[in-house]
Amino acid sequence: MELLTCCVLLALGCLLYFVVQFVRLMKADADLTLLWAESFGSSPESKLRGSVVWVTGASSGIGEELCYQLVKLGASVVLSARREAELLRVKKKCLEISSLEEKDLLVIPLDLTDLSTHKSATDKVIQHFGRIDILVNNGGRSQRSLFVDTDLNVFQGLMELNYIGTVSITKHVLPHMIERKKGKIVTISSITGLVGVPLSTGYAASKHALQGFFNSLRIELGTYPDIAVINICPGPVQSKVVENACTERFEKSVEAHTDQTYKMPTDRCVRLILVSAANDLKEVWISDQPYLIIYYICQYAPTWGFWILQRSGQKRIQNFKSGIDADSSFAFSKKTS
Ligand SMILES: NC(=O)c1ccc[n+]([C@@H]2O[C@H](COP(=O)([O-])OP(=O)(O)OC[C@H]3O[C@@H](n4cnc5c(N)ncnc54)[C@H](O)[C@@H]3O)[C@@H](O)[C@H]2O)c1
Repeated sequence: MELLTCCVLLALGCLLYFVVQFVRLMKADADLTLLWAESFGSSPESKLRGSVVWVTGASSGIGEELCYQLVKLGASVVLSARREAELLRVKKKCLEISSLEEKDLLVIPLDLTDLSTHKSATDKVIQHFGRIDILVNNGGRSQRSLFVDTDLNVFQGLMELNYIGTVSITKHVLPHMIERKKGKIVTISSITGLVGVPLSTGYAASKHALQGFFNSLRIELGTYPDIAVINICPGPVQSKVVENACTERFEKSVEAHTDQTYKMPTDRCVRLILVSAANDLKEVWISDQPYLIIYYICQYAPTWGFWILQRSGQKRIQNFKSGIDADSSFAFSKKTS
């Protein structure tokens, strides 16, 4: 009888343990290496203070928030995107919220698709600061359109912006890091760089290209242990990415402002990006549930994972056609912004 009671108690204990772990997993908003680094690794405060960081796509969303968190850490920031007025707005706020001075912030308007300007932009940064410690390849654009409806130039445009533009900036900055034998190249890829997503065939292809490029480059740079190549794969995050996404034509953006509040708050995503940079993590997944768990399933049991994506993908297309944000019906709860 006593043995039976022990067995029952042990079974209940195990069940409770698995329930607790499952609930914790369902609350996780990043992969296990990143969560480990956040709890036990180096903090951005200790590692990034005083760094010179070049952020592309600094005029809104994740890039804008990156600038704010970086200046609060005491990093000098180079702000790049196409619209100078927006960059000056972000710079002004950076000065207001930090103890940095005018000389610590450099605005360099830059179009990622205008490859001929990338060398002179890089030279200007090095001339001003004498070095680039971290390049954050963040600038980019998404897509909301079905393949069958979409012009071929959308696929070209997304490749030129998200992939070639990023490779070009990296090509100019990397020799400088190699000369110093140190640096970090942080690229904001996407979970869409790991798995497919309907309505984003061209975007997913450009992010998959980035993954392949940087995963190969990292190995090529194996003889430079202090040059880190860090791929960041976020799931849905609050930003202007949907508003700015191209449609069936490259020039036409979605424009309509749909509710984004159910997505991961921008500041949480950016904090996790900075933890990844501080700890030289090679690839990180940053996403709320249920996306994160689906990506784990895709890694370990791809056929099951793609079956789930196939079913959820149809809902995504229906949402899009009825005018709400494509991902909205998968959210577990509303987030604060
Ligand atoms: N928000 C998300 O859900 C999400 C998820 C995964 C990955 N991402 C990636 O994060 C990065 C930042 O996007 P976001 O979500 O902040 O969106 P966003 O639209 O708010 O910001 C995009 C930034 O890129 C800039 N940009 C666009 N075209 C450019 C060009 N030709 N030259 C230079 N800059 C250009 C924009 O001006 C803006 O500053 C993108 O690479 C995006 O693909 C976003």
